[in-house]
Amino acid sequence: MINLVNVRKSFGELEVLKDINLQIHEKEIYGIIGQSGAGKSTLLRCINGLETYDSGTITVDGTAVDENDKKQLRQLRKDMGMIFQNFNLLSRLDVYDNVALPLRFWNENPNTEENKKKIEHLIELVGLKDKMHERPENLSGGQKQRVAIARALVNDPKILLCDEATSALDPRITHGILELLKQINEELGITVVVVTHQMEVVKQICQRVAFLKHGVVLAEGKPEELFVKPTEDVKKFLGEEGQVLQKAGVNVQLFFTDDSSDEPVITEMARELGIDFSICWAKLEEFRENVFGSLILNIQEKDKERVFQFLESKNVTWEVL
Ligand SMILES: Nc1ncnc2c1ncn2[C@@H]1O[C@H](COP(=O)(O)OP(=O)(O)OP(=O)(O)O)[C@@H](O)[C@H]1O
Repeated sequence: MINLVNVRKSFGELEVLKDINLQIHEKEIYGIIGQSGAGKSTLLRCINGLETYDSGTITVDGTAVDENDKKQLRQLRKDMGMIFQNFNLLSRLDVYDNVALPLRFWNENPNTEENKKKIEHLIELVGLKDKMHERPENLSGGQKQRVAIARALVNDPKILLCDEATSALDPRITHGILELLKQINEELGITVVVVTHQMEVVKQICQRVAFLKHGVVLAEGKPEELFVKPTEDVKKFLGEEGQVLQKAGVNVQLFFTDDSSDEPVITEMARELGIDFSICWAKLEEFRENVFGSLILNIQEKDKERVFQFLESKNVTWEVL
């Protein structure tokens, strides 16, 4: 649905996007994660034409995002709602009028029966029915972001772009906003692209993710796959580099996917093989509704062949470190 081919972008001497190639599919929730300055926001702004790019192509639903075709760009922008970290609500307008605003901007009459119903329905959808006529100053951060979400949906977009939408919110509120984005994706069939520096966001809702660093996509795939077997760069991002490994014996890393994470493989191995080993490092985490994990064991050299055989028989993915 969104295709980026060899996209490059510089601000003066600074090359912010270096040959980006990405394909975002229709109706998926796609994450772009990376540290501050990685080029995430620039990438998002290039997708909806708020920013120009120097070379390469970006197409949305087969239509080029081309700054020279203003009419086409305008239509494309209408198909893409956007939300931001700081909500960008108008303080002098109440919730209802903030949500109605894009209709006015696109020269539509917000006062038709159909549009009134739509605005009310969206405010209800984001859980703010009782705040319909409150001003933003009387809302919490999470509620403000809900208004921004309703506003972004009022033009029936095909795509919702979220730029650090939960970065200003505490973890509990973040969880609620992410669940709302998931609901919107599922119920309205809207493609959602989230730019974030928070791993929690990716873990909770993204079906696929791209890790961006200094304008380069370092890794792309399902979050659980990237997380369970991270590359060195992804490890650095996750703060997992430099695991302290034992020098004696053999260090084996095991990877558990959703099917195997609740099986007692380790205790079974100790019992069946009658061996001793140490657990050097472990983590078990939830991705969307699934549990994935990884574990490093230090085993004795003499036991290694039997351990490898046992792991094979249990279909556990493993590697010697
Ligand atoms: N309009 C601009 N003019 C000049 N430099 C810019 C402009 N916009 C962004 N940059 C620079 O481009 C780089 C990437 O910025 P961008 O905002 O895309 O990164 P980011 O990954 O979204 O980080 P953050 O989360 O901190 O915004 C930064 O070094 C930034 O200073």
